[in-house]
Amino acid sequence: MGTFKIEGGHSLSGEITPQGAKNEALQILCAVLLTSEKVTINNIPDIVDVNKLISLLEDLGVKIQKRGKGSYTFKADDINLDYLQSDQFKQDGRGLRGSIMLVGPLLARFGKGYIPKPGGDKIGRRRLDTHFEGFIKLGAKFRYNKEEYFYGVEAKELKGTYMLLDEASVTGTANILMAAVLAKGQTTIYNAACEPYLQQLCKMLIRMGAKISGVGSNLLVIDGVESLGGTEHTMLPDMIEIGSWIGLAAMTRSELTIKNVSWDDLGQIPTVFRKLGIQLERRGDDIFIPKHTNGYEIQNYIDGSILTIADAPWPGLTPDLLSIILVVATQAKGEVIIHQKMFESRLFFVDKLLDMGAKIILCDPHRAAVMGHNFKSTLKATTMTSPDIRAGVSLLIAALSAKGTSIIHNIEQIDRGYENIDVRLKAIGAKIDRI
Ligand SMILES: CC(=O)N[C@H]1[C@@H](OP(=O)(O)OP(=O)(O)OC[C@H]2O[C@@H](n3ccc(=O)[nH]c3=O)[C@H](O)[C@@H]2O)O[C@H](CO)[C@@H](O)[C@@H]1O
Ligand SMILES: C=C(OP(=O)(O)O)C(=O)O
Repeated sequence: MGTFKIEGGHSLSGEITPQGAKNEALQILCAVLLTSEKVTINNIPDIVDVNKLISLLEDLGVKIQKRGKGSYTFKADDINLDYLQSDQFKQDGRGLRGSIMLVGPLLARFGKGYIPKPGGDKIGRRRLDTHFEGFIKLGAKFRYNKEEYFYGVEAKELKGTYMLLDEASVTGTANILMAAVLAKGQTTIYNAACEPYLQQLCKMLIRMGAKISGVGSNLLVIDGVESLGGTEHTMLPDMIEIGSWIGLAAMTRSELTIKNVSWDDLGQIPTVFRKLGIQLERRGDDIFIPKHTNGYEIQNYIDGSILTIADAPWPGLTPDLLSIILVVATQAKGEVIIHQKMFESRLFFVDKLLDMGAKIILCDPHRAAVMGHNFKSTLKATTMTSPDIRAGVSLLIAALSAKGTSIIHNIEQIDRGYENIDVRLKAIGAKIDRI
């Protein structure tokens, strides 16, 4: 188990450049299976989950060449479908959440797709019904081995149809979309998720020859094509990293510039941090965060009632930033309710913040009331374990703002989604060591 030692209480300064988006990368990498032609992908983050997916593709027979940092070519012209039945696949396929999106492209191109129950964060129930209901609607036969938690779909031919998803699942929409682009006829997906990750996937598929309309909305209409060709794709910057760095700057009262953030793809993120009283300045495509010497004050609603920050499918606020927003609120002036609607177990990490002296009431598994200290009392350093990727980074931010030396165990969770985080934070003045 890896560990970070962090000496908190120091102000940081300088520039930080976000990595390519993790959740986009997981979709885009699976899409290389849709063509036998060469696909070039740039700005791929060098993180554990993405590297696991790349090695799964390699084991499936995809020819992969590294062109330079974050840039690879993929050629899926000789796929070894037997690998899908191997014990190795049953083992490796569970290593991350994103592997579930191998199923749609495999089903569409080869008539069968299998996956063991995928991994990812343990943040509550993470069902896969939406994915498989979609494949069944397209004409696939579904089977599930309960003993092995092994899912499978098979179809001689997929046929386009109308479907209303039971929820706007991010990976579910991507999976069904990747199956539908090669189905016969027209598929309509209503209540589709439309996060920038998905918009990027749609744009890539269109460049490959797919016919998709409604990109960016919750109604996708797909006219199936016979085959798709190669393309080149570049990942957007990771909006969750960008939000993490905004939180880090505010909480450590540092002046920070976050470079090349693709502002227009950030949705609610800047607005939500501004509601916490954090000043953000748009400078070209960078975000400049001044030093918050006098802290930051949470805005109430117009009628004076307490602000609630809640997640929602895009264009709502992504649930992946709520843990970070919660930590930042512990030093704000004022109160806020954090309402994590999607996941049941994502707020339990507040226990660790309570140990550090934060004022939080966990009202129920989904809601926490935070009363900020307004920097009148700093958090106390402590030893903790990272329960999931975003809670891990939130605790890291808390530790960097706390007085004294903190220890964070199980940092593999953080490495799942943040590239070289210790090295990049050191470059802006953080005192952090991997021990
Ligand atoms: C690899 C990847 O891309 N992971 C992201 C993806 O996971 P993932 O695609 O697994 O998440 P889903 O969008 O399927 O939904 C996750 C959870 O939210 C619930 N739900 C979903 C939609 C909805 O309208 N209402 C609702 O309550 C689901 O029941 C489920 O428990 O999307 C999540 C939601 O943005 C993010 O946290 C994950 O980081
Ligand atoms: C929950 C997350 O990831 P995953 O879906 O891969 O577990 C996340 O990125 O915050």
